Amino acid sequence: MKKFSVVIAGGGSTFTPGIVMMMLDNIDRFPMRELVLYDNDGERQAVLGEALEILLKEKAPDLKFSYTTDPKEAFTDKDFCMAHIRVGKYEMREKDEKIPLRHGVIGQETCGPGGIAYGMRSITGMLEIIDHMETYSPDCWMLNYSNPAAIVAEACRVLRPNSKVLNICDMPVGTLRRMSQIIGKDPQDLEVRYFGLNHFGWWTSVKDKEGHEYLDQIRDYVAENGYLTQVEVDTQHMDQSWQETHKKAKDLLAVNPRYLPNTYLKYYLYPDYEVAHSDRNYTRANEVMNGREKEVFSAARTIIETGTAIDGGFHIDSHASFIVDLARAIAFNTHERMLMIVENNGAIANFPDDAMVEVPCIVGNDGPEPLAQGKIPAFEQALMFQQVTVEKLVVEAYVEQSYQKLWQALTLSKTIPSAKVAKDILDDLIEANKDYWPELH
Ligand SMILES: NC(=O)c1ccc[n+]([C@@H]2O[C@H](COP(=O)([O-])OP(=O)(O)OC[C@H]3O[C@@H](n4cnc5c(N)ncnc54)[C@H](O)[C@@H]3O)[C@@H](O)[C@H]2O)c1
Ligand SMILES: O=P(O)(O)OC[C@H]1O[C@H](O[C@H]2[C@H](O)[C@@H](O)[C@@H](O)O[C@@H]2CO)[C@H](O)[C@@H](O)[C@@H]1O
Ligand SMILES: [Mn+2]
Repeated sequence: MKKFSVVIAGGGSTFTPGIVMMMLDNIDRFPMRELVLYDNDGERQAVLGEALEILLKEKAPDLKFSYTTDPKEAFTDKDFCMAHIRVGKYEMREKDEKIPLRHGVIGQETCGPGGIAYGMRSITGMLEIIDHMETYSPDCWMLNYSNPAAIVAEACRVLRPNSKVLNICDMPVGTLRRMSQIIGKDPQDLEVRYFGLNHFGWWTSVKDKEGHEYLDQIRDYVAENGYLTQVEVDTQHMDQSWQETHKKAKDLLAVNPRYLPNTYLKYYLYPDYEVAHSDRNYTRANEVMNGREKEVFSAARTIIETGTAIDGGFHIDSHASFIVDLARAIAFNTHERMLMIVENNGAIANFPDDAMVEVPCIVGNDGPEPLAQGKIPAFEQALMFQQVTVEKLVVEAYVEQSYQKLWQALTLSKTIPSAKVAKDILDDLIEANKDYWPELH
């Protein structure tokens, strides 16, 4: 079987060790001849790089491994780029989440004003790594995980329409694991129908391979418990804030019992509740800086000090194995069925063709082919149209350096009560992002 050469863009990511270990665990299904980490923060990346060098010498001595900040070194002779960059890192995520809360608006990583601010930063970073990839390995495919995926996907559609970039999200993958717990099935045995935008969608069917429909059974459970399961299936979501999010799904179902909701809809349908239950001095960014980020880098430093990764505290992110499924689908034309963020082009019959939607796709060596999801009801259609217009306005604002369009994007968001509040938040975000956003006029 062919051996692949992979670059991870955002090598200093808290997810890098877990994803590398997951890829080692799948080495038989997806053999690698080379793995390179690439980051624009060499100091941050070197901590994980040095630790992973020790781990790979112990677990995969034949795999050629390196880490670099040099794009030519990183992207030359590569088959796949797995991208998970965070432009501005956690310092900026904290501002994304705290600035809106100062104005009584939700503070969130990818939703509302925080997501818009993050999107304006991410577009520049994404264009950078896409252009590096195409300069040094024109046939390489980018499996992009970098957020905010909805805005990043729209920016790719507008600014890099012919690039081989696949935008993915693991929220539906995680929630399907919860659903499989609820009905006592293996997630691999379930096939879903789903429509929405990234972090803004609904399941319309959950069937097993025999065609048995579980939507009603899951809905009955979620109406009582949300997506909280007896056994926690997600090591990343042990924190109370995530537990609350999974529990809130019951209130999302209450307002729209037709379909099963993506948990992120809570920020749009219950923004007042979210603000009232947020600590404006300690947000999710703080939880991660004091949790996952500290744990991952502390484990890396221990591995470096002891010289061994055996029992070294890096944990496999087996949840992320769908990334390997996607790479295999491209490499081996497997026609894997998975949710992807793709140009609509009729997949949702009564929604704009040029909207970036999250729907089930069949993935082969030419990329994803969306499966038709039919017409969607007016309630979901109207919510999605408002949100997708926000996302499109953000990309237009970025391209045109337009203060007016970014103000309109914020004003249109369901998370912001008025144009006045939108403008106050915008002016604060411009100041906070002066090292990252294009200058607005
Ligand atoms: N799609 C999904 O469902 C999903 C799931 C989990 C995480 N994520 C995303 O994965 C990304 C990484 O998350 P994290 O918490 O590990 O972030 P992190 O801050 O720990 O790591 C991000 C890395 O990206 C690097 N980086 C920033 N800009 C860069 C650029 N222009 N070129 C190269 N490297 C750059 C940073 O230096 C940092 O080392 C984030 O965007 C996060 O939102 C997405
Ligand atoms: O608050 P964070 O940084 O812990 O998580 C934010 C991300 O949350 C989702 O990804 C989850 C995923 O849903 C879960 O199953 C598991 O794999 O952990 C991931 C990270 O928590 C969401 O899809 C991402 O877009 C967010 O960035
Ligand atoms: Mn996501």
